[in-house]
Amino acid sequence: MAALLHLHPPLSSPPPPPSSSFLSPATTLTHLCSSRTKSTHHFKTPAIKSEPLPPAVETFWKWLSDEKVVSNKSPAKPGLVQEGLGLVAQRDIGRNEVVLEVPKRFWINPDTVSASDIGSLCGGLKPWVSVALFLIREMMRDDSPWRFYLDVLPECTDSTIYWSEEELLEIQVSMISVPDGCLSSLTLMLTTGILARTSNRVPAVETVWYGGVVYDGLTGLPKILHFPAMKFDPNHTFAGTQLLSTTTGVKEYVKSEFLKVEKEIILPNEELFPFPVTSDDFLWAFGMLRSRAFSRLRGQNLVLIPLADLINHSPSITTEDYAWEIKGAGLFSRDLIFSLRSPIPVKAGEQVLIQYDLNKSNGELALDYGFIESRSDRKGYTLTLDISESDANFGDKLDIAESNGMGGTAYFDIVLGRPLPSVMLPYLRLVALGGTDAFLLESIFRNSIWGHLELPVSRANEELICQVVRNACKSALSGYRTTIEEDVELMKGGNLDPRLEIAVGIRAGEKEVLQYIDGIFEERESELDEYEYYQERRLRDLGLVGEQGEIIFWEPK
Ligand SMILES: C[S@@+](CC[C@H](N)C(=O)[O-])C[C@H]1O[C@@H](n2cnc3c(N)ncnc32)[C@H](O)[C@@H]1O
Repeated sequence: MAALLHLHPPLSSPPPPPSSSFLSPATTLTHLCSSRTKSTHHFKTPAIKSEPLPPAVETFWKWLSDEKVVSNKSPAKPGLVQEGLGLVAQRDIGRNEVVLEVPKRFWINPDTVSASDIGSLCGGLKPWVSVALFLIREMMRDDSPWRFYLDVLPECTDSTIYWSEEELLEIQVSMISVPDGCLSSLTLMLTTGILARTSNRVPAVETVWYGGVVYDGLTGLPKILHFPAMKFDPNHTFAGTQLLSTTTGVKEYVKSEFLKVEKEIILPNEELFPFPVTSDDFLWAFGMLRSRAFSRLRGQNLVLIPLADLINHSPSITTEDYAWEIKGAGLFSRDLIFSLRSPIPVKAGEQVLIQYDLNKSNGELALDYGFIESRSDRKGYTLTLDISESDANFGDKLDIAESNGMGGTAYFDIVLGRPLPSVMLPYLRLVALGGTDAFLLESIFRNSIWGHLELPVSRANEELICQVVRNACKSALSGYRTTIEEDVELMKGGNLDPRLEIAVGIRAGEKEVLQYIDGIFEERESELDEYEYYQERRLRDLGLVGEQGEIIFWEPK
């Protein structure tokens, strides 16, 4: 069960001393969060626990009843479930029946922040940063109007951003000594101009931060990081699962946002922030938003909806339809309400569940919510391809990539059992283009080059991409400390701590996808003699290839 946050004093207590923070320092936070164990495991039919509700949840429900948001006729009520808190049906609920409705005045979004005491300070902030700051401040205020809601927020989830260093070790693959400052895929890059990066291995020349963030244009929240983002030791390089890279990158990102906000807003406005705010507080708020905020609703890009955010996820609900919407409160009201429906029929006493997002990979689920699924289409791996700046044709290749909507670096999300992304092979061929094929880079081909790259260019080019990708997969696979079989054995044994279960599932899934990618390129490699390449296509187009594929030479009469 999710531990509820009880570290702040109850409403009636005197204000906390100025030195206290509502979240304990990192060590305590880590300790409290990592010691959590669940009595049962994910993927089983969610169990409803018969224990009485914690007082904070009862108070929260009473508050909502007093405010007429819910009543004893409400179809669902908070309950203790395997996933922490959840919504439990009070009576049979039909498919698409409304489970709850929450009026706008109970939402927490950037508008709520603008209308608050800190509104004038938060104007220029990213939406998530302003809401995070608001949450932290309300948490620390003794007289917050949001107290009853804040009291039911968990202290953490099983998201990897909350894992201790020790727990993260389970998704750290291995630490490899780097003999010459170069690893095989890098060496290949240097010799071939291709970098197929499958892990966060870089030449161990100096300590570098290597990472990046892709922002969601709407919410300002960072999307999953595809970059390796780790601190590299000059003598060693850490190979990690992609989830580890992403987690490290996200935590770094949150910390850097915190440092900015601390300098520009928190410290200069002591009267509004008369208590220390730590980067752990900020990470907590970030994790809450990431796991609970609804986005892409009518005009609402980032919004916390108390009560509705108690809804848990079910892997077996696969409907694409959104279970929630924002609508007008009624014919004579200009108010808006958030309305949540049950996507499937639910019996009284069962938990109401929804599908969070069918498109997220297990890595994203683990990062955002702290759980994974066993379905194979949740297993993914992001292959990063770069056009090397040291490539003699870098400028031309970049130009071609950019005119086809790509860049000098491209990320390909590969899903187990699914075909490769359609632009991956053309991009690989472009990156590998060289030698006698380089004429295709000339400007007269600029308008037609992408079409040519969609089909095999030459045997040498095709062979090179197979070698590079297979090499990169093998090198990534060799870094994992356990085999898939060992991971499967561990999972079969059952009774794993939820975080270990996530770690084992993630590393096994990544390896499966790496083997899958390797298999695809192994097959391509075996078919190299069967492909038709650019020159043959060209001859055929000119009518110079006979029916049997033989080349028809012009013979003078
Ligand atoms: C929107 S909140 C739902 C309410 C939450 N259970 C609570 O106690 O506050 C999302 C979080 O619930 C938990 N959760 C939801 N669905 C889950 C599932 N199928 N398996 C495990 N945990 C789940 C995860 O901790 C996730 O980050």
